[in-house]
Order: sequence, then structure tokens, then C-alpha cells
Amino acid sequence: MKKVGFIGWRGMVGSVLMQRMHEEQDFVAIQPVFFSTSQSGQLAPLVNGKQGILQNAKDIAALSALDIIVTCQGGSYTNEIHPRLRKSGWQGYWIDAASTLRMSDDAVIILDPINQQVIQQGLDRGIKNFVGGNCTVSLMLMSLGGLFVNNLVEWVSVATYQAASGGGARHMRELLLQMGQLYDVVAKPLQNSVSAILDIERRVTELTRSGTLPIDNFCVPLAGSLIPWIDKQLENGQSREEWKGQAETNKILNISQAIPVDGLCVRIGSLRCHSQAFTLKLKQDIPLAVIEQLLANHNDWVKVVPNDRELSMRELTPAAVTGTLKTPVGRLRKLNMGPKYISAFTVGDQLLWGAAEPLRRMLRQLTIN
Ligand SMILES: NC(=O)C1=CN([C@@H]2O[C@H](COP(=O)(O)OP(=O)(O)OC[C@H]3O[C@@H](n4cnc5c(N)ncnc54)[C@H](OP(=O)(O)O)[C@@H]3O)[C@@H](O)[C@H]2O)C=CC1
Ligand SMILES: N[C@@H](CC(=O)OP(=O)(O)O)C(=O)O
Repeated sequence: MKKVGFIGWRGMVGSVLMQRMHEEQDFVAIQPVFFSTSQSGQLAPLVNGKQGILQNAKDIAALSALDIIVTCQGGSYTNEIHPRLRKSGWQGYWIDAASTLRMSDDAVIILDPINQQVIQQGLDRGIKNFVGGNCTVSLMLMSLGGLFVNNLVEWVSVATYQAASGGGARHMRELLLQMGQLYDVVAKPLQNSVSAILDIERRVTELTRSGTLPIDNFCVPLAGSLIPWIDKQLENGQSREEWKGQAETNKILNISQAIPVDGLCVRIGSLRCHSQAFTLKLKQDIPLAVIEQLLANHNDWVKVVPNDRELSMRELTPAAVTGTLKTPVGRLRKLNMGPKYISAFTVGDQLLWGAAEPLRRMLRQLTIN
């Protein structure tokens, strides 16, 4: 049985990974060792009927004893530990949720329903670093995979609607605290159906602008608003999140002629589902029914939601998709720009297919035989 170390298992992404591994009984096939950067010496979680002690996540000797390391601890941990561990001669598999190593030549970005062939080629070439993709990229490919893998996409323009969880656990708390404070300030007049709505709105807006809402994480209020920038600013005017769209998509697909992917990434007040509105230019004029069939047949998680008002409102929302592995796509139609232009709207849980699930499946692949 492979000895597998888990770092970051008690964080938000790590907890989702643990939950999924329990659901799929993945622990049965491995010997798990749990690590922490802050709680070494305390009790590890009970798994396979055994409860060990948390190891120090920065102990290179302890890490070196592992066949596989799975980390959801974040980029700073990867930056600090991965080079030291490799320098020490460790030859094991490193599976990571952080973006740090994604674009390295000696790393494969993992999304097996899309690029199992690339993963297998990497394994055959002796690649040992396997990194989960950016959540918007992974979720786009899970929903629109049928068009990408059939080489039908000429370019992609996207506007994202990204959930608070993408920033991390503290961001989700901050959003909910903001929502609570905004509600509290108008709770009384809201009970009274004849109170003037513009008075209510004014109070909410005044509080939003007062500088008293908690904004340590988002830097500005998100509740009742949005933030049209995610991640760092690049010199070309893109946000780093926007830059990842093209860079990671093309690396995942491993194609020689890059598909342009660009757009605007926006943070909104949903909790853990990212949504994305696409304009795609296809390489051919394909009937909509064929497009729908290619999309629906691509993988077990995508579902084509017919372009119908009622169904879109019911099935194509964060509220409907949160906490599930579904990656629905809908609002599919040909645009006025011409027969090769289509719209699409996708929704996906950014902690599942957007973060934990590709890691879980990679680990399973390495441990099943
Ligand atoms: N959030 C996301 O949507 C995505 C995140 N990622 C990557 O995953 C990394 C981790 O993200 P995320 O899971 O959101 O980070 P979290 O902040 O939830 O957890 C990170 C670490 O914080 C420590 N920690 C300190 N206090 C607590 C507490 N009260 N509860 C739980 N953990 C605590 C734990 O480490 P310790 O036990 O060592 O103290 C934990 O592993 C990111 O930095 C990013 O690189 C990737 C894709 C999406
Ligand atoms: N940046 C994403 C979360 C994510 O997946 O990030 P990264 O590419 O660093 O793993 C968000 O904020 O919604």
C-alpha cells in the first residue's frame, strides 16, 4: 500500500477532498499520514479505524518517507517545501491544488475527463508533479469539453461570476458578515410593507459606503455589489485570473496552436459556485442540436440545460449546483454575429471539480494498482 501524506487537509479545499475520499472509499487503498504546519503532535483524523499523530508539514525527513504527497495548503507552502524536498532527492509524486507549479515544464495540470491522455503521457515520461487547474478553467473545460476535445473552438470570450470561496474560507465569512450587517440596518423597515423601498436602499448604500463593513479580505464591500478584478494586476491590463484562462486551458489540452481565451473575471456574492457566460467562435457552422449532443456526451458530469427560461432559472444557478459534481451548461444559442458564434452559460462548484476532485482522481489513479 502506498504511503500518502496529506497537507492542508483541514482547510476548505482539503476538507472537501477528505469528504470526497471518504465517499469514494479511497482511503481503503492507501496508508495515510496527516501533516500540519501548526498542529503537529495533535491527534490526526480517524481513518481506516486508525488515529495517528499529526506530523510536522515542514519536516523534510518525514515527507521524504512518503510515496505520494497531496497538498491543499497553498502556494507559499509549495514554494517553500517542494524545492527543498526535490533537492533532497525525493522521487515521489507531488499532487497540488496551488497554482505555483502549474506552468512548470515538469508538471502536468490534471483534469482527467479532459486530458487523461496528457496525464498518461506525463506518467510515462516520468513526470512526478501533478497540479490541479485554476477553478474557472477546470469548470469551463468540464462544461464545454465536447467542443474543445473535438477541436471545434476558434476562440473564447468569457465573463465570469466567481464565488467568494475562490478567495478562501475567510472571504466566505466576510461576505456573510457583510450581508448580515446590511440586513440588520434595515430589518425593521423591511418588516413594514408600506415603508419606502428607496429609503431602505439609501440606508443600505450608506452603510456600504461608510467604511464600517468588514473588508479585511476583499478590501471593498462585496455584499450587494461586485468586484470586477480577481488576483494580481498584470502589465498588459489583464488580471492574473484572466491570464490563467488561456495559459492553463492550452496547457491542459496540450495543443500546438493555442486557442485564444480571454475575458473579464468578476467576483460576485455567491458562496462556492462559479458561473461563466461565454461567447465562442466555432471553427465550423455546426447545427445547435449537434453542439448540444457533443457537449452532453463528453463526460458523466456535464448536463445540457435546454435554452428555456424555466429550466435555466431552475437548473443553471449556483443555488441548484452547489455541493454537487454537476457541471451544467445552458443558454446555448447561435448569436446575431453569425452562424459560427454561440453563447453558453456554465455553473460549477469551485471546491469540487474546481479544486478537490481532480486531485482525488489523480491520487486514485496512482494508488489503485
Ligand atoms: N479556495 C479555493 O477555491 C481554491 C484554493 N486552491 C488552493 O488551495 C489552497 C488552500 O485553500 P483553502 O483550502 O481555501 O485554505 P484554508 O485557509 O481553508 O486552509 C489552509 C490552511 O490553513 C490552516 N488553518 C489555520 N486555521 C484553520 C482553521 N481554523 N480551519 C482550517 N484550517 C486552518 C490549515 O493548515 P495547518 O493545519 O497547517 O495549520 C489549512 O490547511 C489555496 O491557497 C490555493 O493554493 C486551489 C483552488 C481553489
Ligand atoms: N483564483 C480563484 C481560485 C483559484 O482556483 O485560484 P488558483 O488558480 O490560484 O488555484 C478564485 O479566486 O476564484
